Amino acid sequence: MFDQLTDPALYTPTAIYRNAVPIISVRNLSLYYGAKQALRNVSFDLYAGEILAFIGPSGCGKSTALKCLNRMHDDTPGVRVEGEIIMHGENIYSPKIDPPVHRRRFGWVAQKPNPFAASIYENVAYGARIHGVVRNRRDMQAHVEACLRRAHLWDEVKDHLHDKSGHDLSGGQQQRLCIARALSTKPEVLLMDEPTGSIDPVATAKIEDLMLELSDDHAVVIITHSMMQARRIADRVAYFHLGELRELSLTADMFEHAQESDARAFVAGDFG
Ligand SMILES: Nc1ncnc2c1ncn2[C@@H]1O[C@H](COP(=O)(O)OP(=O)(O)OP(=O)(O)O)[C@@H](O)[C@H]1O
Repeated sequence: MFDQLTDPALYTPTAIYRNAVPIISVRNLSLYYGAKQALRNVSFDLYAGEILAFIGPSGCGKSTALKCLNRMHDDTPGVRVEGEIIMHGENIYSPKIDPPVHRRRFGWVAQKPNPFAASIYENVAYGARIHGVVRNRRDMQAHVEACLRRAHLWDEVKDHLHDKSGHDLSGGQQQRLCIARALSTKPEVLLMDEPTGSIDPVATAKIEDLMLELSDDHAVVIITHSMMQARRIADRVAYFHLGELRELSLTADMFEHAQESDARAFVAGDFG
């Protein structure tokens, strides 16, 4: 569908070895907030089973790029998007795409855990119910349990599914509940915007383990300000700078010999 990109950095050995077809292909994506251009000709592929980390200095466009994938900007006034995002052979901005159906392919995890003010059970069941993923009550119970087990939270909450609110949990537990909630609609892709940015190191380690497990059957895109975290969990790393995707490399390549000078300086900690 596309001309091959000329920049080999976007076709890393990971992809070549897997001989895989990307789940998502982003091509020449530009985004404007009114007159302000926040993304400039961004192109990359996302593959099943990988963790792709977005890194870069504050304000370089990481969140903007992440939100494009599930069309989270649709309701932001003054936003204009150019370029293409192809998922399953279809441009996600085509009129044929139903935005709510498209969004269901994604699970979203925010920096600050944001469970609903509802029971633990309802936090997980709600999305599955409104999207028709599970229809009857018995199946829902099994589904809620499976999502909580997958998020490594079941043992800690199984006796309080209905009498504790999501807000009664610790920060790390709340974030795992939000991951269970994100899983409840059976997404293909998990989008995580600094998911460990507001929790302690022990809780962070649990969530990192979880992300690695979840990448077995989801593509995961994570924004992180922690270079250590990107090194620990990412398969590939995308370096953004002033709205441009300057380099996309295998994680070891990015940290050991980034090609682009700003990327090299950033991962070395020369600026932030
Ligand atoms: N809703 C908005 N309206 C106007 N400008 C915005 C909006 N959201 C983001 N921006 C601007 O777009 C640019 C990119 O922002 P974005 O949040 O994508 O960066 P980021 O790399 O995720 O930053 P951070 O690491 O600080 O979260 C910034 O200059 C930001 O001020």
